[in-house]
Parts: sequence; structure tokens; C-alpha cells
Amino acid sequence: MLSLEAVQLAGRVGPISAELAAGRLTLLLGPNGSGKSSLLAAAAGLLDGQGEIRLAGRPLRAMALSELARRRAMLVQHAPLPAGLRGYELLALAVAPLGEVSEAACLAMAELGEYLGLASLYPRLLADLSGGEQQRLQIAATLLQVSPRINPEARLLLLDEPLAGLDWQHQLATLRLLRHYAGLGLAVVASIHDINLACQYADEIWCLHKGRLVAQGGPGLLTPALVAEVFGVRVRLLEQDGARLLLPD
Ligand SMILES: Nc1ncnc2c1ncn2[C@@H]1O[C@H](COP(=O)(O)OP(=O)(O)OP(=O)(O)O)[C@@H](O)[C@H]1O
Repeated sequence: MLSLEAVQLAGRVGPISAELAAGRLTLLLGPNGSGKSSLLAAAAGLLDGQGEIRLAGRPLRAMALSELARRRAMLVQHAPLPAGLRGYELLALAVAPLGEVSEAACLAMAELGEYLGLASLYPRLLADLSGGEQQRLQIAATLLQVSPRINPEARLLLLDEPLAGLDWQHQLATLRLLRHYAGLGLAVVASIHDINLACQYADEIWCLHKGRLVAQGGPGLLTPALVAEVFGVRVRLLEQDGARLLLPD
């Protein structure tokens, strides 16, 4: 679905060549400064560098902004919130470029609202919400843009640290939602910092280190040796009933 060919952002990332498949959840892991945000921004067409990125066969560079906006959505880390808006207005704005707030959009908003516990946040001013509450609304606004029921042209969902600031319940709810969106046929990619959650939820893991994609594969990829090499942390591996847990040694 998304192919990266020798993608390079000077001093930040690459060169990286890899493919993101439709219908799969790919989680990006790596230490601070390893290039996760830069790679996501390049994949969203927000940062241009060397190499070529194609979405469904079309070079991102050849796409008009309007086409890009229909094809992909991205949750940006630390995105400033529009001042003076209420929760439901942020979500309505997210779907507005796709046309009017249709019945399907209202339904999707209600479903996401239930799943991410947003109902009580919709009437409140964004400025009055906690960091985690704001993040839940931002996640919902991003998902709405690529909800296949509202936007059949959507192909790619990118999220930079969607779990940042979320409590345990909403971290799990978000990861399940990302799996659900992958199940609807999108290529879904998100950066996270929790290697055990990555093991549990990812179809595929990409491990970044100093701007390079040093490992990619299924959750079995994360061995104590790789974690020591990439994160400089000693861990031991516990395996039970098919589940893998990496614990600090
Ligand atoms: N606007 C910028 N201009 C130049 N270099 C940048 C810029 N933004 C980030 N960098 C550098 O690019 C590298 C990769 O940064 P990036 O934000 O992609 O890492 P990250 O893996 O997302 O980190 P974190 O886990 O801390 O969010 C870092 O060395 C960073 O200092």
C-alpha cells in the first residue's frame, strides 16, 4: 500500500526502503531521536527529502493536497488545538473537508465517542480538558478522516505516539481501534514506546535506531539482544501461553 524507496531526510532518517501493507498494523519502536516522527511525517507527505514514497502506486509528490487529504490522515505529536472550540466541533472540523457532516459521519462520531469515552467531552471547551482527554479527541478526529464508511478513498492511517498521555484503559482501547481500522483494509502505522504493548498488538514491528530501520518483522523480532542493542537496556524474555513479556533485568 505504501512503499518507501531509499527515503532519506538529511540528518534525521534513512536511507530506508520498505513497504507498509494494507490490512496490517505496523508499530514503530525506537529510542528518542531515532527518526520515528520524521519517518511518519515523510510517509504522510508532510516532509520531503530524497527517495520516493508511493501510496497505492502513486508518488506522494504527484498528489495534490486535496488528494493527499482524502487518502491519508495523520495524528501529529503535540499538535496545537484550535482555541475556543468544543470537543464535538473538533470532530466536525475533521470531517468537514470530506463534505457536510453526513449521517454516516454522525454515526461514526457516536461509535468512536462510545469507544474512547468522549460523550462527556463533546460539549466542553478543548482548553478546559486534561492532556489525555485532548489526546482522545485528537485520535478520534484523525480516525474519522479515514473511516471507510465516510471516506472510501482512504488508504493510510499514521499516528505519532497516539498513546502519549493516555491511561491504561484508553491505551488498550486505542490499540484495539487501530487493529480494527487495519481490519477494515487500511495500512495503519503508529509510533509507540511500550515494547510489550507492541509485542501484543502489532502485526509488524519496525525498529528504528539512529535514523536506520535496523529490524522489521513480527512481534517475535523483539529479543533481549535487539532491545539491548537498540535501547541500551538489559531485559529478559518471559513466554507463557504464546504471550511474550520483556522485563527489565
Ligand atoms: N525540524 C528538525 N530539524 C532538524 N532536525 C530535526 C528536526 N526535528 C527532529 N530533528 C532531528 O531528527 C532526528 C529524529 O527526530 P524524530 O523526532 O524523528 O525522532 P523520534 O524517534 O520521533 O523521537 P521521540 O521518540 O523523541 O519523539 C533527531 O536527531 C532530531 O533531533
